[in-house]
Amino acid sequence: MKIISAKVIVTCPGRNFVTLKIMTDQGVYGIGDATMNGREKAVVAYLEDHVVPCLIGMDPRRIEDIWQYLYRGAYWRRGPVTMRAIAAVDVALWDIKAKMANMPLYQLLGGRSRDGIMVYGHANGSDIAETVDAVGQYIDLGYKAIRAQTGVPGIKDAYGVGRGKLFYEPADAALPSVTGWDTRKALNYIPKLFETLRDTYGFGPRLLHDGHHRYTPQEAANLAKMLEPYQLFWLEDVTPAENQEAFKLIRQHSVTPLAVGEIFNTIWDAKDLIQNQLIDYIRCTIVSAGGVTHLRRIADLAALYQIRTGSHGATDLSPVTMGTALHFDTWVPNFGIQEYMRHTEETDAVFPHDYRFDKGELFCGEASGHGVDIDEALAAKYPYKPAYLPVARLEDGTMWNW
Ligand SMILES: O=C(O)C(=O)C[C@H](O)[C@H](O)CO
Ligand SMILES: [Mg+2]
Repeated sequence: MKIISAKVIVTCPGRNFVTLKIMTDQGVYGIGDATMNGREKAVVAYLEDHVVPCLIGMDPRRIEDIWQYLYRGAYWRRGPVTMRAIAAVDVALWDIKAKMANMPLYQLLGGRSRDGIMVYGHANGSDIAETVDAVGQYIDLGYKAIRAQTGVPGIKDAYGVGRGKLFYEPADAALPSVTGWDTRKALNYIPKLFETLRDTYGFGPRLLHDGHHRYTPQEAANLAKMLEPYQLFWLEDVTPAENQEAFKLIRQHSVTPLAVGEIFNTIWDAKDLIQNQLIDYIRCTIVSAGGVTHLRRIADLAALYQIRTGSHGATDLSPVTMGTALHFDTWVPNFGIQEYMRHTEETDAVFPHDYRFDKGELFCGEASGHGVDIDEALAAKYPYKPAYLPVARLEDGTMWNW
């Protein structure tokens, strides 16, 4: 069996997605996601110029060997571009293997560990009252877990807020828009949000919050400690993870569960945090962390320390990543939760899929492969549009972490 061709498809049905389609001499094809929000074309070039030519003639059944070829063979290892390109190939090859075996992907991974995949949705509002109302709407929709982000008085476009209470789409401009940040204001406001949420809805709903890399280690520890009475499911990316020692400080001061990993690319990014038990959830997902082959290794390492998964599932990851993640979640023994921001109708039409939502859970389908396809004719109607994530600046103009 041989790979005879591979093509990279860029489409923008509301937002940009990069998809790799690998064709074989037996007529079976596989699809992988290679989307990197705001840097899409870097991955397109990496795939088209440096990966696709090497794939032609290879045996698509040799998933592990092709993974090692692309990782070790490139010499320049790791990084978001390389690992997304590897992920796209890996997912397309797992799709092919599962189709050849006439099985849904989760069966190939080891079979079902659970029936439904608990997801969390994104509630937001311009202030506490609006956010509390949005959380209520999610509860009414059947969600068991909800991420709550609020606008903060005095902060221009605080992270996680905008475009209606149930949707949030940050990559909104042809050049990065400028948002604001002020930790002192956030620390005075965010605990009140969670106090109000618990007063209003009790302790039944699982509540999550994303710090989006904004706090210093001391500020992060302070926030985690202040949020303790409200029993969060997790506090995410509360401080940047380049310096992982910082998480020790947070841990010393709080038992609020910590989650991190959406910008990690390999097990090497996660290893120390996992082995030192400084986090509770590892949030790497298929597209950013080298596909199914590599994510499985990260999850297995995490399992040794009772750390659970919490796949990133923002809308900048295509339905191909979502579908594949759901097969992974259906199998992985140490599953925690899956993020779920719903894609637009246009996106869902370009990527026909068989996963479905019901009462706070997603369910992967039983079609062979990962269950997601691409309608190329429809995709061609939505050409690439430059769209960037915002940047963040402090009040005095200093650049901060977005
Ligand atoms: O979904 C999340 O938790 C995010 O933090 C979303 C990210 O900002 C987004 O995926 C960046 O592209
Ligand atoms: Mg996040």
